Amino acid sequence: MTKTLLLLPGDGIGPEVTAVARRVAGRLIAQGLALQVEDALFGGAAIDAEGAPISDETIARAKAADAVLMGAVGGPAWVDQPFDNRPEAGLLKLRAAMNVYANLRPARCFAALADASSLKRIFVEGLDIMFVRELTGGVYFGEPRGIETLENGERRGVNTHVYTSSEIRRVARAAFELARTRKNEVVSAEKGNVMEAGLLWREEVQALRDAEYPDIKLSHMLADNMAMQLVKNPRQFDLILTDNLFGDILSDQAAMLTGSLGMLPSAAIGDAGKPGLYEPIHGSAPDIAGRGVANPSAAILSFAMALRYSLGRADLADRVEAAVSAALDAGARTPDLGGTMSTAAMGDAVLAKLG
Ligand SMILES: NC(=O)c1ccc[n+]([C@@H]2O[C@H](COP(=O)([O-])OP(=O)(O)OC[C@H]3O[C@@H](n4cnc5c(N)ncnc54)[C@H](O)[C@@H]3O)[C@@H](O)[C@H]2O)c1
Ligand SMILES: CC(C)[C@H](C(=O)O)[C@@H](O)C(=O)O
Ligand SMILES: [Mg+2]
Repeated sequence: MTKTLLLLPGDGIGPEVTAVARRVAGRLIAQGLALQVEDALFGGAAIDAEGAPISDETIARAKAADAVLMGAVGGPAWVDQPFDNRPEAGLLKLRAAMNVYANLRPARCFAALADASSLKRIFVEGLDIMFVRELTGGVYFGEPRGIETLENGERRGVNTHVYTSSEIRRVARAAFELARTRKNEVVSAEKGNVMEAGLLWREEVQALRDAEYPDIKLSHMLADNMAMQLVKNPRQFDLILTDNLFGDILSDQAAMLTGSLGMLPSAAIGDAGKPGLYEPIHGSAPDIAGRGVANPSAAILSFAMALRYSLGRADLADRVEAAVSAALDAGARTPDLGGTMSTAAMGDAVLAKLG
């Protein structure tokens, strides 16, 4: 049966990099993949056209699709929007509506880029870390939130870092299941030394491991130490489980161990049988948008993750990942990787290897 991929190009470099992912999908469709690609406006583009970063109709279409692939949202044009109507608020709304609580962010250093890493002193050859980032809870969503003016005229910005045991356990379960397909190891990061929600995180993750995953080697690390350890010796990690905010920051940091932020894809998944949300971990990159130089690899690899986790075609995911790897081996490089190729030329190089 034909499956549906809803494409949300978004803003800035989002449409540029998803155009390449769309070409990769088109090639596989031409070769027999039963997939229909549909489009919808999202982020600033939707604010400009419809007045809101995501419409109810687009949310309904996302929930009805087999997978959603987005580019990126946000940019200077929309920073004066009310906070709840910004492109980024639309993304949080979509993640919550799709209930995609487990965000898989693989930081893999392709062999050809081991020398191109921005941190050449660090041993990154063969680096292959999977982040499992909680995506629909924590300080991004906790109540109360907002900016208020106090009686004395002071303004106060409030966000609440909150997790329930069930929110922690469902993402920890996703991490332990994934660990069983990798090295049976999980390092969980929080700041339980200063935050009760972090302490609960540690206790619940440990309790689930003890009760149901005794085969998994689990250790805990304070998130600030992990930031340091990731730079000191990143290859000590195989699978990192962490919360929404720490996962956002640590995965951007790990991206640079692979050579570029433009290399890292992600998959946000929820309960079995529900559609996943796939997106590069980078943003709309206003500093390079419109120049046709963004690295499309993260978008292409995000499509590969959609093939693997939502579209039931791990075989094609392997092929797409191998094509990216082979293009890099052949010297294909956008400027962020030290080369001169355009976004489209990098896409051509990957398509040439895809066959
Ligand atoms: N998932 C998303 O939609 C998402 C993610 C992160 C940031 N954002 C939004 O994007 C906007 C810009 O944020 P930012 O500048 O802090 O982060 P960013 O990720 O957009 O860019 C950070 C730096 O990385 C570079 N970069 C990012 N992706 C690249 C690629 N594919 N190829 C080459 N270089 C790339 C950029 O040029 C920039 O120098 C903000 O509005 C932010 O909220 C959106
Ligand atoms: C744009 C923003 C809401 C988003 C996040 O913080 O989750 C982004 O930084 C990401 O990494 O996907
Ligand atoms: Mg981020």
